Amino acid sequence: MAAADGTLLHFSEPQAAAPRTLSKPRRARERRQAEATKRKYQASSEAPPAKRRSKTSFLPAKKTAKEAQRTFKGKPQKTFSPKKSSAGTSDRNQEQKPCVKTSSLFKNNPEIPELHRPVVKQVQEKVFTSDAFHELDLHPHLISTINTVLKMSSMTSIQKQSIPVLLEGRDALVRSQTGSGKTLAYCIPVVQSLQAVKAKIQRSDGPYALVLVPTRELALQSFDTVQKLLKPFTWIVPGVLMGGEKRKSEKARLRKGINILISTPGRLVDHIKSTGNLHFSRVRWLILDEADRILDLGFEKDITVILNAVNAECQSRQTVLLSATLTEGVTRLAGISLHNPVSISVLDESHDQSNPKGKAVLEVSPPRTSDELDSFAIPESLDQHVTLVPSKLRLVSLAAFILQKCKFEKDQKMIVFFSSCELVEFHYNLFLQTLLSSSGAPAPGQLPSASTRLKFLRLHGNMEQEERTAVFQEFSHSKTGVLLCTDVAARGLDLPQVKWIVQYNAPSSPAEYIHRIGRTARIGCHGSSLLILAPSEAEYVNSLASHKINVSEIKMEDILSVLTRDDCFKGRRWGSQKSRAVGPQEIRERATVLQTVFEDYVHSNERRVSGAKKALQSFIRAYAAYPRELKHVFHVRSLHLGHVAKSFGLRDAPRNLSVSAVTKRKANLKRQPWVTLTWDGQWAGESEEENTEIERD
Ligand SMILES: Nc1ncnc2c1ncn2[C@@H]1O[C@H](COP(=O)(O)OP(=O)(O)OP(=O)(O)O)[C@@H](O)[C@H]1O
Repeated sequence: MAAADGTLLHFSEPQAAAPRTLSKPRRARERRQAEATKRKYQASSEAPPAKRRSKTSFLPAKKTAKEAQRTFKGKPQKTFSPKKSSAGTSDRNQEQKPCVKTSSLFKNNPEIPELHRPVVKQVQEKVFTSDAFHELDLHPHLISTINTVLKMSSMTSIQKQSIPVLLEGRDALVRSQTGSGKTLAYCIPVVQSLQAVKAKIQRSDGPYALVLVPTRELALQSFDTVQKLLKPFTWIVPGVLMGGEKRKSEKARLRKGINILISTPGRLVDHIKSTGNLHFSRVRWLILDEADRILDLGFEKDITVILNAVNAECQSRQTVLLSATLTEGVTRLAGISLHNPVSISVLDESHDQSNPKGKAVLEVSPPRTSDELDSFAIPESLDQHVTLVPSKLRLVSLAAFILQKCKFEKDQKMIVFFSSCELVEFHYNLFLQTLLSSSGAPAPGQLPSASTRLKFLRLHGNMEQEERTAVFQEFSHSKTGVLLCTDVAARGLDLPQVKWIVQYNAPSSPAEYIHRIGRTARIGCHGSSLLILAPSEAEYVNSLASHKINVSEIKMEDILSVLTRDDCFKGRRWGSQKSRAVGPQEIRERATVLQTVFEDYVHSNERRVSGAKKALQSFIRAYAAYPRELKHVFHVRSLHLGHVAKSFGLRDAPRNLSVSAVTKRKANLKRQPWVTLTWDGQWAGESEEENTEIERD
């Protein structure tokens, strides 16, 4: 189909339905749903086609499409029918085929609403105190290890409050902002108390302390800290158990004895069930780091097994729960028993008028108001941003933002969060093949002169453990790089010098938002975050504000404008007119060139097309799984599949895309399909159930 301006529109607006055989009631239901959807589109901001009423809006330009016929090299391209594009040909043949024109990125987009975000006062905490570790009653060797090995002298606020209380033997709920030093707040008391045990601890005694963390990388990180603190106390043996490692060697280490045992819940359950020699009779400490995550539905079964096993052998122990987003509700949910627990948190004077010096607050429960419990502290040095981007422009906007920060600015380290492993894989391969430079001739769809400064890494739960660990170490030690990841990297990881956090898919709860952005601006450093939302999702900003989270807007045009600094995206017309002023028209054209690069890559062979479809499917599945309280913002029926497909480099909306998301029902924990959707120009399918949650990693 040809547009008025000559662009070939392979990618479709709602199309004629493919023939289907349906039962009468199903047909009637679909008709009702189709009508409802139509009404919704008419009312929603995804309604086609409306221009943005912004001063700097990109005006529709007739010549844009012609420019889009060129590759990034500026050479004219022939076109071919997409029907011939892939079936039955080898990768090499496909890669030699000419490219198809890109349909207009800037037409038929929903209007971008003005963002009237309420300005709220964020909860803030004071990170550091002027008090030194040697003021605490700790073993002198422990103090000198903290000073010389960890190179720390003064305590953070949460450490100052927690360490003495934990040394008194109290159960505790410890809550303070991300990157404020909670790991040492529990590690120091554990080491201090165990080194003082009178009949010296023997390795063969087995665990005295059990530390549970939600991910393998966090297990490694916590193990590393404990190991450093134990340097002077060589008779106490730390150990880590985590999925992906060889069970046999873990069993052998358990047999020899581990005194401070750090583990992910799943792996510990494995060993409880299969390793005969794992005993908990000497356990004195049970620590749940990222406790709200560990006690939520995803880990519930495992935690029950662990608690039963520990309770069966040891009657009294000290339990400590820690998280930046800890609420007392989690303890009720999980049925974990705490004995007269103390709540430890750090609040700034702006939040608590009765506490003018911003001192930490110690409370014996019941603690704060529900409003306060719903609002989590955010590091003061963290600048949070949001940008509203129509679906079709999401991919080029993300790429432009990465280029802006990591190619044109020095020493930038960035983490980009996606909602599924498939999405990470897809974007990782795409960016690696298109945005990175290569020596020699560029591959089809590859930019010839992209900077070597760019480095992409990826981390998600479907990777082999060896590679996961290698990536974690590499990104940890690197000064630059872009880490594409799932929420597997959202909690607890302390990755130094990360400057930017990008959330390409919005998180499913304010707590996850806090943890994701908390990978930057740690321990007083400066950092920034960007949340990318579709126009129909603008309401999410209010949802964040209701949790006292403040974001400021960056305009999409400002993100895309970086492309004018990059000659890789030059159209032919602009190439010969160097002195020409940069305007919205040039930005549009360059964005179109970049989108063409992506589409050429995706359509260069059948395998890549199917990878893109798989990623799209996974995106929709994750979208369908937002919790009930966010359904008014993220509803799968407000997605325009054709537009979303474009952000996967697909020229056409896949027909009859069927998405089955899974849910765990609270009552019986059985996973059941809850929504099956098909797209025939409009969404049709089963209606959803409540309380849905998807396995994200
Ligand atoms: N007293 C201190 N002085 C200087 N640096 C510290 C101190 N305590 C901890 N740190 C450093 O601060 C960083 C963040 O600490 P940590 O990872 O324990 O934070 P956290 O509160 O657990 O964060 P999250 O909530 O994200 O898990 C680490 O690099 C740690 O080494």
